[in-house]
Amino acid sequence: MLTVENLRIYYATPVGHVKAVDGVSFDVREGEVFGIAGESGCGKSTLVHSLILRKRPMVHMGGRALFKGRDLMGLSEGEARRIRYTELSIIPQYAMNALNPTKKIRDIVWDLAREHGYSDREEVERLLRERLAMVKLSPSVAGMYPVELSGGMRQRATMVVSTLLNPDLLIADEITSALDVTTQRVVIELLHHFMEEGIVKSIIFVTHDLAILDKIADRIMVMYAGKVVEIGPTEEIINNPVHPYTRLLLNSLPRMGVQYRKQKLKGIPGYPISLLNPPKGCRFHTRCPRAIEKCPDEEPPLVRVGKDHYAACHLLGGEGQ
Ligand SMILES: Nc1ncnc2c1ncn2[C@@H]1O[C@H](COP(=O)(O)OP(=O)(O)OP(=O)(O)O)[C@@H](O)[C@H]1O
Repeated sequence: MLTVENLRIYYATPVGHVKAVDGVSFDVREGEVFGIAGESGCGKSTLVHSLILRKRPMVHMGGRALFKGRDLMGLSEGEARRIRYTELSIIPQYAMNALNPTKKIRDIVWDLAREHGYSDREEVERLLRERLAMVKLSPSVAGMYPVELSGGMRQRATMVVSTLLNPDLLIADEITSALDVTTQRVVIELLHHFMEEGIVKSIIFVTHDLAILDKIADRIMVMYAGKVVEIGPTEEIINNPVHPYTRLLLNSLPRMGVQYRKQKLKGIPGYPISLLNPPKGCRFHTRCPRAIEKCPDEEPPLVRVGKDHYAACHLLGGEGQ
């Protein structure tokens, strides 16, 4: 579905390039929920937004993102607009406030459908009613302005808009972060429902919270400072993490399965590094409790550590993927 190869996305600033995504490779398979995790500032949002639209100061410095055979990095703005919502769609980080406040939900949806070639308003109304029911919103929501809806209702309305035209790949960027646990569960169930109904074929779910990915993702990629540190099946990442950063990230979680509940919670030592001048070698070495001599000098390659499970750490040895 999506193959990202050595992607580098920087921000051009007056004091230099912020290396937000720096040589990231992964693939998203058809039928899976692919989780991306990491602390705030590690480049998760930059990565997923660069797939949809790159606006200055965001700069594509290298690498490819092949989606259904086309390189997303090479699309013109018009081409990108054409596949947005129909093939590739995003539920943005601030989904509750993403809808145009001056338009009723039905007009937002109609504008979107018309832009993508629909001409029968009745058909679009029918589709909207069907989708509102799916996310448990009353048909009367169609005639309301976003401000008339509660935060949770607005979020569900945004989910309807993002998935209305059955995109193959749906990106959900930190959509559960501001929600209470019950609402988080509803959102996760809805995403599963979208997959089961064939409305979307695959999902990229971005969050800083590994506990949520444990519930929703088939595979997880953990990022640190613009790099991939570990990637593998959810089971493996949660129960058998091998990278020191992934282990610390799991240890810092308040809500996890039994195996973590007995452990004392620990924060990750130190602070995230600056991506303007990231350190040489392994980017995590400045905070890593297990760093060895070569960590500050050599960048560790991503090596296979199990079935479909890879990590980038000198402690693991290996020759690369
Ligand atoms: N417009 C910008 N100009 C310069 N630097 C930016 C810009 N937007 C983001 N960055 C920097 O890029 C890096 C990655 O940010 P990004 O938002 O992608 O991280 P994130 O992991 O999604 O974090 P969060 O969950 O807090 O959004 C950070 O160092 C951030 O400060």
